Amino acid sequence: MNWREAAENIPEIDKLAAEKMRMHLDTLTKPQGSLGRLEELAVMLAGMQGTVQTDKPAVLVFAGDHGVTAEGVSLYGSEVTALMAQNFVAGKAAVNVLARQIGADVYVYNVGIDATDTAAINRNVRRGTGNIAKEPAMTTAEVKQALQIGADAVEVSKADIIIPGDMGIGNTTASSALLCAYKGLSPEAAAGSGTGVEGQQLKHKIEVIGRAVKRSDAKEPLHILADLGGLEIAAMTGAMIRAASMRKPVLVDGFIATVAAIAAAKLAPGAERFFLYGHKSAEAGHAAALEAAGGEPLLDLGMRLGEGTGAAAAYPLLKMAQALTEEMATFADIGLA
Ligand SMILES: O=C(O)c1ccc[n+]([C@@H]2O[C@H](COP(=O)([O-])O)[C@@H](O)[C@H]2O)c1
Ligand SMILES: Cc1cc2nc[nH]c2cc1C
Repeated sequence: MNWREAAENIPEIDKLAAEKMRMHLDTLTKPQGSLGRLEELAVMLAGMQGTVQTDKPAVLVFAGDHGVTAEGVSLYGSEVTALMAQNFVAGKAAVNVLARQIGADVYVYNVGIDATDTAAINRNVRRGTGNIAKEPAMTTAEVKQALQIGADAVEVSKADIIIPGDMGIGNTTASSALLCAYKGLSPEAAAGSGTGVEGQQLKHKIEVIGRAVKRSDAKEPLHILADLGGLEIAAMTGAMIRAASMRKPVLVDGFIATVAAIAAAKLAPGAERFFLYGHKSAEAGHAAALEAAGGEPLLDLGMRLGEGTGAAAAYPLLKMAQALTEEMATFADIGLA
């Protein structure tokens, strides 16, 4: 389905299924509400899906490069994006290890890597974005292409829980710029260390984000994403929109994924009803991004890797929530009705 059609067809939460789940939880052998957020998760999943179904998670990793790396905003060079894409395909990156632990399939998409050849699924829209400090990241035609790649990836996965992941040297700069444009944050509040920039280099990064935001005159959500975003960020956004339209819960990862979720909710109002937030990243701007998105992270492990790792770490909580609803005895079962 076209991503735009999906965006215009975001379903409501199934309030009846959610209410039924809350009542069912109150019949189980525990003081009411004593399983805390695990109960909340079961209710939320029921509202999203109708029935709670967590058996088939998939990690969709989207990789793309960023022209803004020319400004010296990352500790690493763009060549690392292609190298890490190879690493994902080889099954050797952190997200592959975590995905194996949770039984998730991993799909690796090259949406914008600046290299001629990668082993990833080749959906390259262009070899890296424009330098957002000086020019638009991409055209609206290109951003639409990236959104559609993400949307299609959800359908291909046939998964019931979608974990979008990102890989892109320079993408915390683009994500911070998007956060400023979408939510009116200052570059200081939206910026963070990314791969580890500190001190004078972090000050410089904040200044670059400010230049990009000042340069952009974009007002529409799609135009903002094209002007300041990234190809992998747009693909994640498309995946989140398509997942929401199919009532599939999205387990949102860290800073970049949360900004993609904000973009998804702008492009497809109501999509946020299907988003769960896996963790609070150590990236400085993530707390502000979560607040802007209205997200309550499940974990806070000091992670700041991306790739979908923080969301993958949180996934077992969803599985536990489902198992509790299916396997616990009721008070009637134990003769205490
Ligand atoms: O997900 C996060 O919260 C997160 C926080 C900091 C860095 N990252 C990852 O690091 C890369 C971007 O960092 P940088 O410094 O190059 O902008 C990119 O590949 C992201 O997946 C990810
Ligand atoms: C090595 C490396 C792995 C990553 N995974 C996601 N972002 C990354 C950035 C770097 C630098």
